[in-house]
Amino acid sequence: MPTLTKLYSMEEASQHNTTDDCWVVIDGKVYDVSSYLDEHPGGDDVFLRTTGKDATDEFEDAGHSKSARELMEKFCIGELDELPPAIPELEIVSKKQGLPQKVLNFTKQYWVIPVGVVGVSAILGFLYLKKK
Ligand code: HEM
Repeated sequence: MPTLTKLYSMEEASQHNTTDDCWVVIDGKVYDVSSYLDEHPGGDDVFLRTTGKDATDEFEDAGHSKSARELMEKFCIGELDELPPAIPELEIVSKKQGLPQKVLNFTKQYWVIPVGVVGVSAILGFLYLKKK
């Protein structure tokens, strides 16, 4: 039968950061240690210092015994809801947009060349006829 694990965000866990209400996150699991603060052999300040972040390193550095690891399961209230890494937004650029602006401008004004040629020819023709 599947077990229902409650998921908490780090943001939510970080809001429990007082001596009356204290949560710690160790190795992806969330522990409500509020009732254990006074009894913890390592003191309550170590818990308060690690709220709102992953305390795995600090927990491991203290070299906790097997019995301490068994005891901590009593305080486990759920797991950390780890968000998937953000997928960078894809920028959709059409080939046309990728072309240099100069080329784009030129293609927009392609009519200038034939009109220019016709205009110059007309002027030259007019001058030629006038000379005659
Ligand atoms: C639910 C979580 C925790 C439980 C149940 C727990 C329990 C214990 C226990 C039973 C001891 C006595 C030594 C042993 O048996 O290993 C201990 C010592 C200690 N703990 Fe924790 N602990 C927890 C989390 C933490 C965290 C998150 C830190 C650090 C941020 C920490 C820091 C220490 C330190 C520094 C000692 C050594 C105290 C000394 O020997 O002077 N503990 N802990």
